[in-house]
Amino acid sequence: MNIIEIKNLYHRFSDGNQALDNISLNVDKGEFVIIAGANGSGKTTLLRHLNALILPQKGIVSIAGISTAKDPVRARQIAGMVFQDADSQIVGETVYDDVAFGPENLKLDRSKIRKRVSDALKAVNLTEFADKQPFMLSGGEKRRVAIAGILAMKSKILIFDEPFSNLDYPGVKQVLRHIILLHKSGHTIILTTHDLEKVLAHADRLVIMKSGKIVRNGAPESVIKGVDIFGIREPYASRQGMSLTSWLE
Ligand SMILES: Nc1ncnc2c1ncn2[C@@H]1O[C@H](COP(=O)(O)OP(=O)(O)OP(=O)(O)O)[C@@H](O)[C@H]1O
Repeated sequence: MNIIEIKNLYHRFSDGNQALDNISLNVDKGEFVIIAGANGSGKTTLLRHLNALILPQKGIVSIAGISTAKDPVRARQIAGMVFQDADSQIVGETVYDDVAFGPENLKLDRSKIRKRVSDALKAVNLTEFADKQPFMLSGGEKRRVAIAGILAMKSKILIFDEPFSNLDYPGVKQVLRHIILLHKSGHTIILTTHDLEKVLAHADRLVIMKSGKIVRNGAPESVIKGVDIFGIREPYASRQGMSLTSWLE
């Protein structure tokens, strides 16, 4: 079943920049899809459409059967996004308040909110951090707080824009482990990265964008060969003619 359907989507910024140029893409429930492409190829603009932060000027974006143009609030609840800049996503004084922000907006009762926040913090191993100030945390911990925030909304689709940027080695490991666990627990994952080496072995599909268009779309091993022409670095194993291996091992 397609949990995401994008049909003939275009987006032109007010300065005339054609950021998306006739994008069509379907994603199955539970799939792990990586979107790669050079700077400015349109990845973030596409993700912002999935999270209903941008509504289609032309074309359709449908999340679990809900058109983002018709019900952006509900679509955003289903497709939660972890932004590239973790600081920009922090809204609470404490980790607990930050994760509770979304469920509070849903006007759930107190006990339900408490349960959702504690389950979400547990899922990203941050139970002990509930009373800490989010700004005091490391980059990897801040990204995990953002993940907990969308888990507390019960989002089924998790969207990550460059989740490894500005993270040190332990930070990348933490975040990557959680993304893999969330995929295994049935979430649909959409992720952009310039660093395929770290994550491609775990994905079901690789989509390559260039100048606002999808130029390749398929199983990682079949798509990855020769991607240098799109400004993307092919993982070492693939360049050596070997199968992709997990960067975590
Ligand atoms: N607010 C904006 N106004 C005008 N043009 C924009 C705006 N945001 C993005 N663009 C342009 O739209 C195109 C696509 O940008 P987008 O951020 O989606 O690319 P990207 O693939 O995510 O890039 P990066 O890898 O650098 O994050 C680029 O040419 C960019 O300059």
